[in-house]
Amino acid sequence: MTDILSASSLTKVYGEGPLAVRALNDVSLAFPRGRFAAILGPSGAGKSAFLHIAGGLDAPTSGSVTVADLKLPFADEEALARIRSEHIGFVFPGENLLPHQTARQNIELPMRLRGEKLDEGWYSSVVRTMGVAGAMDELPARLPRAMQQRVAVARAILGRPAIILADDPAHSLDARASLEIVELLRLCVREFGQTVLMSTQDLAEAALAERVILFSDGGVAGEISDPTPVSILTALEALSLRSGPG
Ligand SMILES: Nc1ncnc2c1ncn2[C@@H]1O[C@H](COP(=O)(O)OP(=O)(O)OP(=O)(O)O)[C@@H](O)[C@H]1O
Repeated sequence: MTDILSASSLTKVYGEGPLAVRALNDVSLAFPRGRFAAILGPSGAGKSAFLHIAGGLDAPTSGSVTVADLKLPFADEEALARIRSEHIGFVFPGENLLPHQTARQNIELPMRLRGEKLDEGWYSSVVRTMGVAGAMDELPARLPRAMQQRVAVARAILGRPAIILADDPAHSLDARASLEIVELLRLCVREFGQTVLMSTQDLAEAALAERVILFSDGGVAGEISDPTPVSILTALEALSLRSGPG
C-alpha cells in the first residue's frame, strides 16, 4: 500500500531560550492511502502540532512532510496553499464555520475558492450521507453544535481531498454526538476512500479508527492496530508502568 502522507523526523520548537517548548521531538510516521488513523494522547502531547505541520499549516523546526509524493515546500506559502487545497481537507474543533454564510455556502467555499464547478450529484450525496441536507439554508449559529461539526465534515469532504486531517473534531460535544462525528469520518474512509487522520483524547473515539498512535511528550509512545477500548487501555497502562518509578 502506498503512503499518501508521511512525516520524517519532525521536530517543532515553539519560542526560544528558556521559554522554548519542544512540541514535537523527532516524529516519523507514514499513513497509507484509504485508512483511518487516530492520534491519542493527553493535552499538550503534540497532537495538534503534528496535524498542523502534516497539513502544511505550520512549518516544522526540522524534518519534512510528503503529501501525495510532493515534499511540502514550507518556505513557499503559495505552493503550499495549492497542495493543501488540492489534497487536504481540515476539520477543526468546533465553530470554525463562517458565521454570515449559510451551511451550504460554508460547504461550497473551498471549491469556490479553487474556482471549481460544483457537481450537484456529488454535493447531494455528501450532504445526505453527512445528515445535513435539511440544514443547508441555515446560518451556523442557528444549528446545534453537533450539526455544525457535521457541516464542517461535509465541507472537508466536498472537494474530494485524498486526506482529511481532523483535529479533535468532537471537542466539547456530548458522548453520543462525538461518536457520531467519528463514525462520519469512518464513513469517509469506507465510502469515499479517503485517508483520515484524527487527533483525540478520548479512548472510545480512538477505538473507532483502524490504527491508534499514542502520543506522549511530543513523541510516538506506541501503536495499536485494529484497536478496541480494552487493547488501547492495556497499551496505555503498559506505558504508564514503563515511565513510572523503577
Ligand atoms: N503557538 C504556540 N506557541 C507556544 N507553544 C505552543 C504553541 N502551540 C502549541 N504549543 C505548545 O506545544 C505543546 C504541544 O501542543 P499541542 O497543541 O500540539 O498539544 P495537543 O496534544 O494537541 O493538546 P490538546 O489535546 O490540548 O489540543 C504544548 O506544550 C503547547 O503548550
